[in-house]
Amino acid sequence: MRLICLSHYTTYWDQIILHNIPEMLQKKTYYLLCLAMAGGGVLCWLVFLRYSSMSISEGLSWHQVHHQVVFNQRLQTKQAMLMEPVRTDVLTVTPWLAPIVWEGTFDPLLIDEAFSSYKLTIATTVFAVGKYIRFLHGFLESAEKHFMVGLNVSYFVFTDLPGDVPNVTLGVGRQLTVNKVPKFDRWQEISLRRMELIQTAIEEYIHQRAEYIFCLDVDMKFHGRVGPEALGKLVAAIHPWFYNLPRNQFTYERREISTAYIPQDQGDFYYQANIFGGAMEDVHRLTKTCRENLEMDKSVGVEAAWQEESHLNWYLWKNKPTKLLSPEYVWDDLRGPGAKEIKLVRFSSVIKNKAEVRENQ
Ligand SMILES: CC(=O)N[C@H]1[C@@H](OP(=O)(O)OP(=O)(O)OC[C@H]2O[C@@H](n3ccc(=O)[nH]c3=O)[C@H](O)[C@@H]2O)O[C@H](CO)[C@H](O)[C@@H]1O
Ligand SMILES: [Mn+2]
Repeated sequence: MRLICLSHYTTYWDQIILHNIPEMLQKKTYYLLCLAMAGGGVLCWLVFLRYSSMSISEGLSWHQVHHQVVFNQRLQTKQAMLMEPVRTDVLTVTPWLAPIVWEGTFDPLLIDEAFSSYKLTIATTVFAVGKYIRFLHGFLESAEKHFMVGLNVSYFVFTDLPGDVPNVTLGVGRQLTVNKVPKFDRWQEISLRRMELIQTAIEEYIHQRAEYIFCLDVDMKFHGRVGPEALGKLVAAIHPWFYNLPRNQFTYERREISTAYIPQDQGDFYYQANIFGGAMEDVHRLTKTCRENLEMDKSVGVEAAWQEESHLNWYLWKNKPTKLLSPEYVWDDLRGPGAKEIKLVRFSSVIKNKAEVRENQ
């Protein structure tokens, strides 16, 4: 019975197979084709994933940024002693293990040597709108002496007065581009619109021309070295007036209605907006987010306490910077010298008559 059944069964399948051989062959080819297409799809997806880390949603591809530095054997360096910290008077690393750059924490020769093998270009944006054009000469002249010396620097000057941009002799590998921007009525607007203008400038042309970008205030002067030790993926500087205060005294935006809101018991440091930077992609994300949040606030009639600085602080609270610059990198001439932890003032705000230089103060 079982045999009969089996033979019946076999015959049944034989019939099916014999009758459908051409159709089955077609099906086989079809399945093979599907398999090949699926494989191709997976391959394309893997290639996409590999390269999407170097591009942003708009489809722009950035230069790859070098984070690894190669040291030349020739350089004789002092041994770093693990039990002999170079600075014991200040914090040199954050709780998320980002270094805080202070005089004495790095060897400038070693850093210069490490970066000299790369042909890095640092884009530098600076706004000089209205009466602030008067600060540009001192800014550029001092930058030529102290800022990223030995690297390529591309200054992008944003101004409503292109004809008044001073003629400053630039060193080898350094260049300046003037970008005309409108003059907004209020000084707050001029200051906060920088986020939007930097974002679009990165997308349109800056991203092709540099690996790193720094965004600086113009009412500033360099007095000491600001070199490649300041480079990192996301870099911000600690405000010179707030570094020894508890966070509930930081002038973060405290109204919940603003997108820049930070509660009293939150936050890491108070960063000053006069200098921030990093890898092109990271700074692009920062400016884009701050711009969107500034616009969201505007749509509900809110302006954060310290305009773009409040939004910058919110962003850096949510997205921790990978390197912090000590207040040496953003000092204020109004504070004068004398703080014993500041061994070298590198970059500082010049004293200005706000009522005179600002629009609609
Ligand atoms: C100590 C202090 O008070 N700091 C705040 C103040 O910084 P600052 O006093 O440093 O702001 P600022 O007057 O220098 O303005 C920021 C930058 O915007 C540009 N600019 C501004 C106005 C103008 O008419 N033309 C022009 O070009 C210029 O590049 C300037 O350096 O104001 C900023 C406004 O966001 C932040 O809130 C800072 O925390
Ligand atoms: Mn300023």
